[in-house]
Amino acid sequence: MSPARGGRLIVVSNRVALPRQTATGGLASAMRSALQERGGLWFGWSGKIANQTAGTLRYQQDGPVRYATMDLSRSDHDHFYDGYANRTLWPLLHYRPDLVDYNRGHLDGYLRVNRLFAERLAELIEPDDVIWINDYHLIPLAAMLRQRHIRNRIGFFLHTPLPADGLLITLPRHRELLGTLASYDLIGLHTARDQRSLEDYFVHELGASLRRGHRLRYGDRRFRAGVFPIGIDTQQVAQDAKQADSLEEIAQLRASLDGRVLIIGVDRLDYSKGLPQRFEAYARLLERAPEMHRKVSFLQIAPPSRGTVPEYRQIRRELERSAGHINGTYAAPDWAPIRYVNNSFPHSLLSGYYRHAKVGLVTPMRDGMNLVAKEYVASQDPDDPGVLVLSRFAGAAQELSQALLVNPADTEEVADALEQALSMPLAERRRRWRSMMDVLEKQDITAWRQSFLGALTD
Ligand SMILES: O=P(O)(O)OC[C@H]1O[C@H](O[C@H]2O[C@H](CO)[C@@H](O)[C@H](O)[C@H]2O)[C@H](O)[C@@H](O)[C@@H]1O
Ligand SMILES: O=c1ccn([C@@H]2O[C@H](COP(=O)(O)OP(=O)(O)O)[C@@H](O)[C@H]2O)c(=O)[nH]1
Repeated sequence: MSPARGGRLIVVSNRVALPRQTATGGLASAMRSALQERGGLWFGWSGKIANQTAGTLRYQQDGPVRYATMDLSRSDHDHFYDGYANRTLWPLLHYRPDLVDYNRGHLDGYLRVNRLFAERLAELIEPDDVIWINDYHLIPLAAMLRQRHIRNRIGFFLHTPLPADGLLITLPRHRELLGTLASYDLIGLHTARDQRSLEDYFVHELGASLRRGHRLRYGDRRFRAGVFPIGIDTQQVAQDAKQADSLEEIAQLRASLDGRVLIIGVDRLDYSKGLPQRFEAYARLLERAPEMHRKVSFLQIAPPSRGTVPEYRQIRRELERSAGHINGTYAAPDWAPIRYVNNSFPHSLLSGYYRHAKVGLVTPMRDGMNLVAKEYVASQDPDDPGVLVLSRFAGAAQELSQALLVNPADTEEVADALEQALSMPLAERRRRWRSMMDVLEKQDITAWRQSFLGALTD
């Protein structure tokens, strides 16, 4: 269905993948694919820090996508993005109340930036536009737009998990914040569990009523919660992976492996991704299977993320120690068991790396979806596919049931899965891969965009 019945699509997110930028982060990768096909306006933070938050919009055009972005001052960035979004909401949404750092200054900064977004956005909105707001950085934005008399259809998609109401109520002043979700017409979530959490919270904590079809009524607002698992551009990733074979970097990787089997992990350097536990599981494999020594190599790509937040600096230090310890314990003059790389790579190259890896190791402690798991599968050679080892606590596990599903906290179980993956017969690999690829072909990024916008404009 055409979203705006003739109107424009306006996508709003804190993180915007500007033209010619590597989008390390699922939201930016996915929205870029969704918008490039459909066209529209993408509104958000420029990724730049300025002397002050002037609220001036900078416009750029890339094919059918027009970008409108603004800089933030250091103080706004620190309170809004580092502070409330990434030190309060992110740990809460990823089931880490122990890491939640709540402070009034952060909340004030968060509300200030949301108000500024609302002011600037309201000036751009035309009556037929459909507005699609993304993620926990911008929860109160629709309520602020409604205060400015914006009556358009407004949808919200939460890219992270949503924990149960028992955890949500630990957030100070949770009603004031989460209650504003009722200002949207549609709230999209990755999984049925997240949808249940939202409904339980509204019903049990806010006294909303729930009707058939996941329709909620709260005060004078009526809205709906829907499950829309995000996909990838499956055909494009498969094609990129095949073509990557001719890239110099892939030839270099292959030469460096010298016949060894590659295990790959690709994650932003985030405590939610379960990297220390993953390293430990790999070390456990080396400890109990000496016959694997010199035969495997684990490449962990982990571009630094949110590096000014203390918890992220801490995890970085921890992983450096752990990688050093594993190599120190098991390496030989001609073999390093782990290659730990703190750089980001473009999609076209990553897909080649995925294709060359016999095992994709994706073991977050919690993850909204995890697009890397999907990209790994889509990059495989159909004749000789690798095996995906996947955390049960990634949204992707709901669709990719033919992966080897593990509890990432159980390092023995992850080591078992690695052994199973490394020795899996070709027929079983092909069967599992085909079944996962069927899902990815059907529920790709286009299907995601169409189903969300279809439900929003219905
Ligand atoms: O913008 P950053 O602070 O650099 O962080 C990157 C993004 O991380 C999160 O991504 C989520 O969205 C993915 C796509 O739906 C999903 O697969 C993944 O599980 C999520 O973690 C965050 O939610 C985004 O807002 C960030 O842009
Ligand atoms: O060096 C890198 C590392 C990651 N990514 C991309 O960043 C996204 C990560 O998304 P995911 O949903 O797995 O996790 P998030 O980072 O959003 O939590 C995927 O599309 C990756 O291909 C990338 O382009 N280059």
